[in-house]
Amino acid sequence: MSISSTLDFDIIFAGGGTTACVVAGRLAACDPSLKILVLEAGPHTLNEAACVQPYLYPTHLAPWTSTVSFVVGNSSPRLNDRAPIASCGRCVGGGSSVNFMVYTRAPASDFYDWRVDGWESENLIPIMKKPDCATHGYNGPIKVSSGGYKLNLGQELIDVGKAYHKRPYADDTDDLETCNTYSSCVRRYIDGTTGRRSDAAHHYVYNQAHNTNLQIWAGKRVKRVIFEDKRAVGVEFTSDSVSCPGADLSSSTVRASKLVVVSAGAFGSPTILERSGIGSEAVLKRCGIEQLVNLPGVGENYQDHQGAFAAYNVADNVVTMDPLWRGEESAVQECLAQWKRDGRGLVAQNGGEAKIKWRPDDDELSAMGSAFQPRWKEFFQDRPDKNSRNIRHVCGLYPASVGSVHVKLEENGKEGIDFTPGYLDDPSDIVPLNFGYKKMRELYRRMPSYRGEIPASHPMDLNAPDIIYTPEDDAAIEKFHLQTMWHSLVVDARLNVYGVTNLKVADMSMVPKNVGTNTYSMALLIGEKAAMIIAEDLGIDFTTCPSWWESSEEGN
Ligand SMILES: Cc1cc2nc3c(=O)[nH]c(=O)nc-3n(C[C@H](O)[C@H](O)[C@H](O)COP(=O)(O)OP(=O)(O)OC[C@H]3O[C@@H](n4cnc5c(N)ncnc54)[C@H](O)[C@@H]3O)c2cc1C
Repeated sequence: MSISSTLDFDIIFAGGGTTACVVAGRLAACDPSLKILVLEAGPHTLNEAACVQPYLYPTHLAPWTSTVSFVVGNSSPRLNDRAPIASCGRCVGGGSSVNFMVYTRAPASDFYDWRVDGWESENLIPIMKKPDCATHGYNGPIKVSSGGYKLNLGQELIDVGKAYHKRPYADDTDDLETCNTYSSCVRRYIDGTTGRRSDAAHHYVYNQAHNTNLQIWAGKRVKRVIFEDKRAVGVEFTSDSVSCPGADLSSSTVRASKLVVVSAGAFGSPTILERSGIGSEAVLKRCGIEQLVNLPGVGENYQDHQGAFAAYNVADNVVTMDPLWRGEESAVQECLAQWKRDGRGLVAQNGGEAKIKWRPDDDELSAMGSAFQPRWKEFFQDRPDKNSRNIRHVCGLYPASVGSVHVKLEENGKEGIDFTPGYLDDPSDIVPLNFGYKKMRELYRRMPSYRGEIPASHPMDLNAPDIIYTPEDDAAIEKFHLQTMWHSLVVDARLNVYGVTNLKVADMSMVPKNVGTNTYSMALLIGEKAAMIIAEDLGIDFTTCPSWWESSEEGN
């Protein structure tokens, strides 16, 4: 199909989330004459309170949200026939504009496990430092700090962790090596001066509003990439029916002379590729899509982080985020006034204070039983930087189970998503989650401020016996507590989609294997690496890229 549109760009991004903002912003700064278009299905986020005031992050998960998509998975007998729901950002800035601002980084061995040339940890460490403006970085656009207020509950968890769980404390567990130690959450994606969220939208693209060659069109949903022969030359898009209710939903096209970058996240990217005719024969045939390239890996290998929370009450005198999250007017007004004054206080907080990337010791390993031993030996034992789960909430970071994301035709003829999360399909995945859930409860109930999972409970003596679980308890834990932790081979090492030209994928959907970290740091890394690769391909001088964020007032 040839494109009739007169609108021409050099590069078009299909999706305007975290990675897209990083790549588009970096390239625009290096070569302001590049005509770049970012098409994002969700709304703009410029200076939106919910996206810049850190404490408001839970509002994005409300059922009426317009900034997050909830993707309903196929039900599974492993989950008691529940249909799990995965959420993902759906706005300019994507996940970076709605996430919980937790800062963690993957262990070095994760990158070796990928076995992709140029993506080994020693190649990536300098790139990891580019976005950050913190002890882990040089002087980049993303500001990282401990946030505006220190809650004491974190120290209680660390103290109990050291005494009861017998793990040491370390200042920095995000150095790509340190594991199995408690630490404070001294880094968050929160600007320590302004108290604002450090998202990719404000820090990479909104603060380059002076460059009219960098355009961001919100409320635009990309249907497919358009090819001439097998060269990507543009995209077809419509208005997004959620972002633009009542809008004309007819299709428009735009042309890209140099490159199309699919950057629509774990759910958006595989489905755009499939709608464009790139994917497995079976899936495309089912949906009546003409095949351009037979690429069976599209939409396969979906991996997620799985977790469980255990909520507990605390003593009345303990400062928590609850008054703000309950919307208590006087508390909100008081905290907002402080935040506007000096960027500090609870508004500049996310409530997460302490963590451990936990590896089981011999006793714990043997208590976990035989089901987990093969997985431990094969994957964890010889990689001392890998943790089998995180505790703040319990989070299994390297599940063996994998799922898939494909397009499908609904009974009414409309297009839908065939999402098979695969959670717990491999029985070894439940073992560390179950064990970690119990350990988390033991830790919490030994904290001095703990007031029980029910109000009548009281703080526990450090030497109190552990809770005894029956097989029925275990079954209940497996079936009711698991949920996604918001974190998905189709491209070569330079992010080119196999079988076509001028088309790259840059976002978390291209990660070949799961990573032991909250994934914003990975999306930033992929964005910076992708920008370098594209600059090289296009002959753009990347070495003299200006620090645009230092001179910009807008959107910082
Ligand atoms: C609720 C939540 C909490 C999280 N908490 C943390 C945390 O505390 N710390 C951390 O490190 N990580 C966290 N993450 C994960 C992290 O934010 C994401 O992994 C990361 O942002 C993903 O980046 P991405 O570029 O791959 O995709 P995204 O940022 O999701 O961007 C994809 C974008 O593409 C758009 N899109 C999709 N389809 C189309 C289409 N057809 N046309 C146009 N646009 C389209 C979407 O609307 C979206 O904006 C969280 C994620 C969520 C959802």
